[in-house]
Amino acid sequence: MYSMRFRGKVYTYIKREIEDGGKLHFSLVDPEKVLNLEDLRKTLRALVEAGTNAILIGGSLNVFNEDVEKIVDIVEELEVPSILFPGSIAGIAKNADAIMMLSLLNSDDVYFIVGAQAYAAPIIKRLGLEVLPTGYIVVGEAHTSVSIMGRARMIPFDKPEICAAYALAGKYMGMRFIYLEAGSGAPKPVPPEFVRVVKKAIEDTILIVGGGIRSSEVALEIANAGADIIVTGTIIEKDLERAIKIISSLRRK
Ligand SMILES: CC(C)=CCC/C(C)=C/CC/C(C)=C/CC/C(C)=C/COP(=O)(O)OP(=O)(O)O
Ligand SMILES: O=P(O)(O)OC[C@@H](O)CO
Ligand SMILES: [Mg+2]
Repeated sequence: MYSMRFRGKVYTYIKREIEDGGKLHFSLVDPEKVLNLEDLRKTLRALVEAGTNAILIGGSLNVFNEDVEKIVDIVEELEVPSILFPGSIAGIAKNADAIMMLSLLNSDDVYFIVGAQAYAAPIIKRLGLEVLPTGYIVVGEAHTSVSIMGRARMIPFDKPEICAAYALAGKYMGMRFIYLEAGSGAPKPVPPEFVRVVKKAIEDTILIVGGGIRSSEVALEIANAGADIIVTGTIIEKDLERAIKIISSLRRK
């Protein structure tokens, strides 16, 4: 079954929420970590009830299209869009509302900048998925799955101006989102001051920040510094109550 509620409308939905002055929250589901679909259904219901704005589905390893499709089916029962967050073309599923077209701007390997995208593009067209063009920048010092798999030339936290230059380049190349990624499970999230410098450069281009965010205080600081969207993944797997608190604190903004 194809979800038609959000397809073609995800960008408009996100933009409208941001223009209404909201800070958005996206919940990341890593298919590799999903052991039981019934438990996932309960978890996702709780996150949507708390006010999460979208479900991202993706992981850097051990992802298979059919597993992603099953997760999308569950999201379809809920009042939020499903957005693919692909680590490779195996992260594409036909029933999702949209796909984050990631280009890892600071990768050393052209494959992650435009190679994987060339493999994916004709499939995305055939499936009619809405595309969210995203400049993906991996920052900090942590060796995480994404930094290793994506061959990222990491931008350290004390060099935000370099990141701002990459982000602005992404904006000028037509990307509608810039995603600052500290890496899933990173020991330190992107510092608020780093976020501020990047947001100042890209102005109204939508800024997503994720990786290592585990408390409402940190999430709020990052949002106040200029992130439009906060992503959390690991904390949902480890402590659902804490994840819900993060969402509620952003909802009150
Ligand atoms: C557009 C298409 C089809 C592919 C894009 C290909 C690119 C540019 C990928 C970027 C590099 C990469 C490996 C991204 C992974 C992003 C991701 C899904 C991260 C989530 O990480 P986890 O898998 O949760 O990490 P852990 O395994 O450490 O929890
Ligand atoms: O799992 P966490 O650390 O919340 O990171 C989320 C996301 O930014 C990873 O791509
Ligand atoms: Mg993860």
